[in-house]
Amino acid sequence: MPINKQQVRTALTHVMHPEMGKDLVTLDMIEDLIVQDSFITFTIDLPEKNVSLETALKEKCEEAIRNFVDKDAILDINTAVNISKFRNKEDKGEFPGQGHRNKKEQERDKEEDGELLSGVKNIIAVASGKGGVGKSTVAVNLACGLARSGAKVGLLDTDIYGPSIPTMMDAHERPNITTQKQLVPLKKHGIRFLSMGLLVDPDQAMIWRGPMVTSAVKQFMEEVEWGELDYLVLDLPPGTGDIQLTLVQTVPLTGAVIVSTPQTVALDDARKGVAMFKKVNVPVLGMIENMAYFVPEDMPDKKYHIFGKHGVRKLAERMGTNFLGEVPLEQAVRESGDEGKPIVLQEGLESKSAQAFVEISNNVMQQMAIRNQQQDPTEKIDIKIKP
Ligand SMILES: Nc1ncnc2c1ncn2[C@@H]1O[C@H](COP(=O)(O)OP(=O)(O)OP(=O)(O)O)[C@@H](O)[C@H]1O
Repeated sequence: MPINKQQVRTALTHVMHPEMGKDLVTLDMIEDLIVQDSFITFTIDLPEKNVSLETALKEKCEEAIRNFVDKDAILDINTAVNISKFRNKEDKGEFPGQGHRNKKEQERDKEEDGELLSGVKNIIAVASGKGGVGKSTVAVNLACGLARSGAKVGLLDTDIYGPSIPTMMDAHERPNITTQKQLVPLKKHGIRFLSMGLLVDPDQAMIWRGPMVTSAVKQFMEEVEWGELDYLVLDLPPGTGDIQLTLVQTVPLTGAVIVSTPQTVALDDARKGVAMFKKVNVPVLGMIENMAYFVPEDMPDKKYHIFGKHGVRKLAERMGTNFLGEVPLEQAVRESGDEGKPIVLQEGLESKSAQAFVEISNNVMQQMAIRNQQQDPTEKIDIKIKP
């Protein structure tokens, strides 16, 4: 007798979600079910990347189909992350909260810190040891890349001495202030963002001392209406000095990514960046190699490793850190930055760098999910700031 969809659905009601105590059909996690003769394909929708859960659910689905439908069925079981589908369910309490800052922790934060980041699930710092390696370019493209996948994303430019995000986002207007005296982030390219550069004259900021910077950043976290966010990306000032050290302890960071070019002097500083985060117990999600190679437009077969070959990849291996991807040196990256149109939003993703940023965003999501499964939330330290 030919197999029908109802048989498959009934079989899948035997597969329980390990945390929810309900089956995958009741939880509305099965999509795109196609049955043709003995071939069965479907997708298990998940609210976030979770490699071990995906593997376990696939195995259980296969077992259920072989037991209850046809032991010789040809199976093609896929998984997909569908953030928007589960957001409503999460809001209604039908699905567990995602991200390391679960509801209880978010409420605790709310009590302790007023509105400080109470709706933000994951906070990622983008750091570089050395200046000018493309940290802000990566921060903008990572934020927009995460948003591309359906996540709610915020971007905060804390690089007070050289804020470049307003240019890279092509937004320069002063943010509004609500009646509750909260700043309203600007909205562009599907993300909410704020930059010190929108509020503070960079010439003035140049003479700010460390505590003033930290105090300003703290204010940016506390007095901004960020709302509900899946990810808040922080573009840190370059370096690994006192300012950076204080900043990364003031905020309960979920994890950090380190950007470097493959050049020796940049790598030395990137190593210090990894060490800094380890020292304050912030998990390093991985390293990104920017300006990894150059391909001349008129000679697409040639590849020049201008700053050295695979330096960041090798350093990540040596330091036992993940390698999240490499971005080529491309004119289009520079141009899109200057025009305020992040390359990751390029239609058709023709350029290698746009593809690289999509891959990097996916890798960051994956590492974040692994980190949230394996480790407790990062503790923030209450630093007394004397301006
Ligand atoms: N992969 C790339 N290909 C081409 N140009 C790039 C690439 N990455 C960054 N750039 C360009 O290099 C310059 C410096 O980049 P960016 O401002 O992102 O660096 P940064 O590390 O944030 O600098 P700072 O230390 O000043 O904060 C910018 O003009 C940017 O457009």
